[in-house]
Amino acid sequence: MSTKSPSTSHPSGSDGAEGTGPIVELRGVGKSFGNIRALSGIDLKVGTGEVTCILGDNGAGKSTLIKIISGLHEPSTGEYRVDGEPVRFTSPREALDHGIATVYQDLAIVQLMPVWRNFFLGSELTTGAGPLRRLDTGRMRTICDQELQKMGIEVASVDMPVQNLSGGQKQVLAIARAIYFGARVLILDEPTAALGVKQSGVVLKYVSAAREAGLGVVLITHNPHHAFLVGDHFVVIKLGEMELDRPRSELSLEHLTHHMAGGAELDALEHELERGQEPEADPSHGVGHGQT
Ligand SMILES: Nc1ncnc2c1ncn2[C@@H]1O[C@H](COP(=O)(O)OP(=O)(O)OP(=O)(O)O)[C@@H](O)[C@H]1O
Repeated sequence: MSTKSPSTSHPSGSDGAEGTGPIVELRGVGKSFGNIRALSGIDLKVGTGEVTCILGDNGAGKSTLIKIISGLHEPSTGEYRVDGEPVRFTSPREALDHGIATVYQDLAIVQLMPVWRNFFLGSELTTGAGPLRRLDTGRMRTICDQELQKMGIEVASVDMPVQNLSGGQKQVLAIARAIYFGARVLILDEPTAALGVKQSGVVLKYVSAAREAGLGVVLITHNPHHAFLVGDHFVVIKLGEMELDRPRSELSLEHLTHHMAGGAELDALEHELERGQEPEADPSHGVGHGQT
C-alpha cells in the first residue's frame, strides 16, 4: 500500500454538517474521579472543516477529555452539546450515532486479518437471509478498495494482512474507515506518537484531507510541530485546566512550543538563572556568586 496526495473530495458515508454553529461544544466541562479533579472549566468548539489541536503534558487530562467527547465518560460538571443540543452520552455507540468517531492510538485492528476485513470490522456486510445469510466478501472488498482510493490511498491488494502496512498507513486506514462509516467529528488520539518523521507526515496529510472533506477534527498530541502543521485552533491543557486557547491567526509555532515546554515556569527559571549569574551588589547579603 502506498499513499499519494489525498483526494479532497468528500468520501461517501457522510456529508459533513453544513450548519454555521459548532458540531461539538463543551461549556465549562469538568471531570472528577473521587477526590481527583482530572479536568475543570474546559470550553471547546469543534466546527465543520477545522482541526482543533489539544496539547498537554502527561497527566494533563487529554485522555479524560477524549473520553468525555467520545461518550466513555460523562462530565461531572458543565455542558456537552452536539449540533447545539445538550447531550448526555452513556456509551461511545451514542456518540458514534451522532457522527463522533474516535481513533485510538492502539487502533481497533486485527493484524492478521486482511485490509478489507479490518475496514468493515464490527460492521460486516452480509448477503442472503436466514440460514443462508453469509458475509458479502465481494462487496466489502470492492467498497474498501474504492474508499481507500477516494482518500488517495493505494493498496496493492485489500486482501493483504494489515500487519504488512506501516504504522502511518494503519492510522490512515482507521481514519478512512471512520469517515466511511459517517464520522462528522474525528477524534485522533496521538496518531503520530509512535511514528517517525515520514510516517507522521503521511498521517498529517490525511488529517488535512479529512478537514478538506468537511470533517471537524480533534487532534490530541504532545508535539507542537505536528499540531502547527495542520491545526486551525490550539488548546493547551495543564493540570486539567485550559492554559491556552487560541486560533492559528493569534499564535506562532514558537509561542505554542514555549507553552508546551512549560512557558511561565521556564521564564521564571531563566530569570532566576540570569540573576544567579549577576555579581552580588552587596556581598554581605546571602551567598556570594562566583566566589568560593
Ligand atoms: N479513571 C480514573 N480514576 C482516577 N484518576 C484518573 C482516572 N483517569 C484519569 N485520572 C487522573 O486524571 C488526570 C488526567 O489524566 P489523563 O489520563 O486524562 O491525562 P493525559 O493528559 O491523557 O496523560 P497522558 O498523556 O499521560 O496519557 C491524572 O492525574 C490521572 O491520574
